[in-house]
Amino acid sequence: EVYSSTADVVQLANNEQLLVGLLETYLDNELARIKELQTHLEDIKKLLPENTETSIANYAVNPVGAYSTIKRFAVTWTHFFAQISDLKHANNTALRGLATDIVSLGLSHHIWPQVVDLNGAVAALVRLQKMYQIPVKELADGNIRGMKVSRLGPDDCLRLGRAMLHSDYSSSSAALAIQWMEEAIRMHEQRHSANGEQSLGDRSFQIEEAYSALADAHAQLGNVTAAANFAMKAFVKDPENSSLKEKFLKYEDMSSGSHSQKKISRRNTTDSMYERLCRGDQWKDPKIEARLFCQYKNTLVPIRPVKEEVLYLDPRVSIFYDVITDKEAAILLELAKSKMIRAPLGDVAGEKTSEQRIGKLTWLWDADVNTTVAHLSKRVEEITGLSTVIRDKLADAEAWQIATYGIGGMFEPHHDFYVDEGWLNQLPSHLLNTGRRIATFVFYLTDVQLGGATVFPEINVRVPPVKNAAAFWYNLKRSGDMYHASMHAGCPVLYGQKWIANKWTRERGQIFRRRCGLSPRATDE
Ligand SMILES: O=C(O)CCC(=O)C(=O)O
Ligand SMILES: [Fe+2]
Repeated sequence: EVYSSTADVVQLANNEQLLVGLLETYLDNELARIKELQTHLEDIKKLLPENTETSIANYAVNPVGAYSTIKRFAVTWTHFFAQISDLKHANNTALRGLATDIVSLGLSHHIWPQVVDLNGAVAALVRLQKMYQIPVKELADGNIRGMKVSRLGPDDCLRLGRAMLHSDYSSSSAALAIQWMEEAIRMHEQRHSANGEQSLGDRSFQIEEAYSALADAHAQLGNVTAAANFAMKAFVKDPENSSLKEKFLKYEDMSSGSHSQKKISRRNTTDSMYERLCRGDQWKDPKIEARLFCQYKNTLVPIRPVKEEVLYLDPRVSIFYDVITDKEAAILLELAKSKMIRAPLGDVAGEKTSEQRIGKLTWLWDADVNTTVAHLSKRVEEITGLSTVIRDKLADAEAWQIATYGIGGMFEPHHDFYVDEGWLNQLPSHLLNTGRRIATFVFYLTDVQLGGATVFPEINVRVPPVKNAAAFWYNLKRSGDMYHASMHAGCPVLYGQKWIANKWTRERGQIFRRRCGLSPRATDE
């Protein structure tokens, strides 16, 4: 018993002083940790848009904002929560409460964005930059044609530079990659001189990696001397790293003459018609333009003509304006939204998802309890004169395909008729033996602020995605032959959300509606 010895009490009093010291250190550490978390949270808050519905929506449809959001979930928040979990023993119940609150946000219904999502978002920015020729500085500033979100950090620039370098082996991509890496280094140095602290999203940024990537980009351009220099800078920063050492030796060897400045690939990407059409800077042929026109087209309903702008004659490509109402479009979106799945390339079930088509889709049937769906099929019939009747067997048309695109989402040039005979045999039973897709009718359900046009590279036609308008074209000639020139694409969405509704009519059902002409070359009107 302590009370029986004063010496013990003296000892105890001494220990108490030590105890205070220990606890002070412990709490100081704990507070420092919490303070650090608080700083990180403030850093994250600085990146976020204002907490209003409009600001948030504008942020998320800006591709830089969309990328940053995905990055924060895939990287930043993950680090953040890892640090919180370190406090577990300090405050178990509060932490459990936090976990419950997070789950109740509904985040668990969405799958937490992962590395694949982050890579997809990086690839989207690379695609958009190349397609729409956006300067590195603007993209780094989060500036899409004047619409701005918070700027990117050094780690983002490095990711973009690397992805750009590996996107193809062209010199133009290598040159852009160099600009990204230089931007990354510049930002890193600026931040370092400012406060020396790294934000959570830039934790993994190592300057030697930027130098190393810069070396590869210069090598790709054939500048082996520059490549060797940057490889050396990387190696000096991290002398223990054997792969950096190897890279340095390799480039040095190449530059020291034994390989006599061997040029590595100098292939340049061709600025294709597809890309020019998407950008809207294609050259127009006055001879063709002169024959195009606008008209009120008569429909099957006598007093209801529609505004048609004819964009090409053979194959006939048109846009019809104001052929669906805001309300009808909203109904389609409402019915479709909860059922969207990642788009396969074709429509054969179980087919792999595709990098040629970045988006989601679902089908809406005329039998839907909401009569708008069937009503809109009738509308297509009214405008085009083609039958849209769906039956269990030998249907004249397919169900509505509602489709939307992801960040920088597109559908690369393709034909809607099935090229491959094999596909025709794999169709669902109502479409078996109904022939190919004779024509395509596409409602634009939303306004896309930038990008997202439907383009026809073979015939130099661009259909702007105007809300409540519809594009219409034939995929087959009157003779039944395929129109190669009906090849088309959905351009990458640069800013905004693109939702469309596709109605494909099939060859067999239209035999009395679109007769074959007097000559195999007969065209449409
Ligand atoms: O999104 C577009 O503009 C075109 C879509 C398309 O071609 C398709 O879904 O087959
Ligand atoms: Fe298509």
